[in-house]
Amino acid sequence: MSELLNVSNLTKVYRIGSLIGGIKLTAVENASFDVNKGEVFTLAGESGCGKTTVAKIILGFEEPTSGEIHYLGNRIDVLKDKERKKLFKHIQAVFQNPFTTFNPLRKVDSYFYELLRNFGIAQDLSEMKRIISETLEVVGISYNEFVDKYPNEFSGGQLQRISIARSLLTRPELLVADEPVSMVDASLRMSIVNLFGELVEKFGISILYITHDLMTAYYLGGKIAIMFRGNILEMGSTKQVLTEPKHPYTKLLIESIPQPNPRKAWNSRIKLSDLEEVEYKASGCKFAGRCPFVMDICKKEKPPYFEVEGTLVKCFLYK
Ligand SMILES: Nc1ncnc2c1ncn2[C@@H]1O[C@H](COP(=O)(O)OP(=O)(O)OP(=O)(O)O)[C@@H](O)[C@H]1O
Repeated sequence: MSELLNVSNLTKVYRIGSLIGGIKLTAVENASFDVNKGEVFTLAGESGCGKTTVAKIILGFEEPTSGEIHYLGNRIDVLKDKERKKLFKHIQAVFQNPFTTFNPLRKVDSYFYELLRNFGIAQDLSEMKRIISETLEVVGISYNEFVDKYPNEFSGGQLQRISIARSLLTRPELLVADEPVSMVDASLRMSIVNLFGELVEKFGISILYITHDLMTAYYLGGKIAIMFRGNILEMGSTKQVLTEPKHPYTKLLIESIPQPNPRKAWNSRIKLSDLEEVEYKASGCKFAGRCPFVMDICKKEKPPYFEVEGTLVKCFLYK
């Protein structure tokens, strides 16, 4: 499989609190991974591990502190606004809450026509309508049930399908989907996950799937990276990592699947718990304070990656 997106040594440091008494928080620390064409790559981990920060940097909403991102071999983390906009033809985002994706006072179809116009994708209105109908068909919505309606006239599940259709209008090669099913009714969740699976299989789209939910990650397959306090602790085939976890943190995560906080917005105010602060500041392994297998070296040195049965594991147990 050929490489589409390459993330290399990505680091993002935030300063939290006042300039004098505040602390520096490394939300993402030297994260490196590739997303191949026609592949699902999942970034998983509990709330606050850094997944969304990675997505924001890839989408150009945040600047990295260091590291590089390449798309089809071209560096994209340094793009200026104009070039960044062109890139959105190829990389599109699907967000957690479709009701905040669309303005409640604006008809949903206007977003579709606007996007097609902005990218000069269709010549006239009838061609736009044809493209919109075909794209809606992919997500299982008919043009007639969609046209001329405001967001609140749809259910959450329908509106998330519509927001996925919108992201497909430009025929992108990569979708960055940040917790796309966590606000959808549990009964409809799998149908949306299935839809992502179909996009990969039928259209060869790649998906960077960001989730706390290991069940849906398992279902989508592909590759997975498990994050904790900004670090990727384990990375490999999703099936293998989730059925034969190597890192003590992955094992713990599988046993105790955490819940996300649906009220947390992308720009909500940040306050760290004491435990989080200690873990972020740890100079060795960030998980050492909670690891049942902790050794002296874990508290002093950052573990490198060891390759174990094709999986990369950042843990001294595999030295
Ligand atoms: N703008 C910001 N300023 C300061 N700290 C931030 C900022 N954005 C995120 N953080 C911190 O960076 C860390 C990683 O946050 P991030 O949102 O990437 O995690 P996440 O894994 O996506 O969590 P969630 O699933 O809850 O969205 C958290 O400790 C968070 O508090």
